[in-house]
Amino acid sequence: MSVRIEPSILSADFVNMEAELQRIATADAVHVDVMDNHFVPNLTFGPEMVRRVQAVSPVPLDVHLMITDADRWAPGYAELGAFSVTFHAEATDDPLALAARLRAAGSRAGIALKPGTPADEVIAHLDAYDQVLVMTVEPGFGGQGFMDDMLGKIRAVRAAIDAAGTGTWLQVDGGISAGTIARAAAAGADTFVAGSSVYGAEDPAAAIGALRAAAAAA
Ligand SMILES: O=C(CO)[C@H](O)[C@H](O)COP(=O)(O)O
Repeated sequence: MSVRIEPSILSADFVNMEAELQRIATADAVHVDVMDNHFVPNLTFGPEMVRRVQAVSPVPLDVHLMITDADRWAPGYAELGAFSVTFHAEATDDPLALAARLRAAGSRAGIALKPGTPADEVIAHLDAYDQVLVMTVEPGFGGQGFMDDMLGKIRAVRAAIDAAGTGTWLQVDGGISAGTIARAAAAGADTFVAGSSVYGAEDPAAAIGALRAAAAAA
């Protein structure tokens, strides 16, 4: 199984973002955390910042929308060139329609599940999504501990993807480090968001390499 490592810029220095992006140039993508202080109790940035990140990033953008009004905002991130746009299942009444709009706008369509949200609805429509994000922390903040009780959900989504044959990527986000990534990979995740364990490292490229090796060996 291919392994993708996607550092989260939530843990980067926002004032030196261009240099921070260059530090993770060996990653597969950069995970871009958009937060609105409504869906989550934290606030980051919006489309203009993401447009600038898109302009200078050495790697593709994986935009994660932690916002309430996904139907209004998500397609705009696809239109500005993001490789992937992920909205939360809890933030739209019509996830299938929104995913179709993202694909039509030129990006991969992702759907995210908070820890308390079951995977059943997503599993029933896997062909609509290019990526399923199983949150392994409550969204909102970096530096939290990996929730081992999400491993069952990861296994269930992996089994469904394999049975459906859709090739949907299975992403995890929250608490991913050299000490936890093997458990997530063994459960079936193939795409790993890591914030504090990459940007908190002295050498982010080495941290990315270590995560990649640990996931591949799992
Ligand atoms: O979506 C997020 C928080 O909601 C972040 O991407 C995530 O927490 C990454 O940070 P860390 O790897 O430090 O847990």
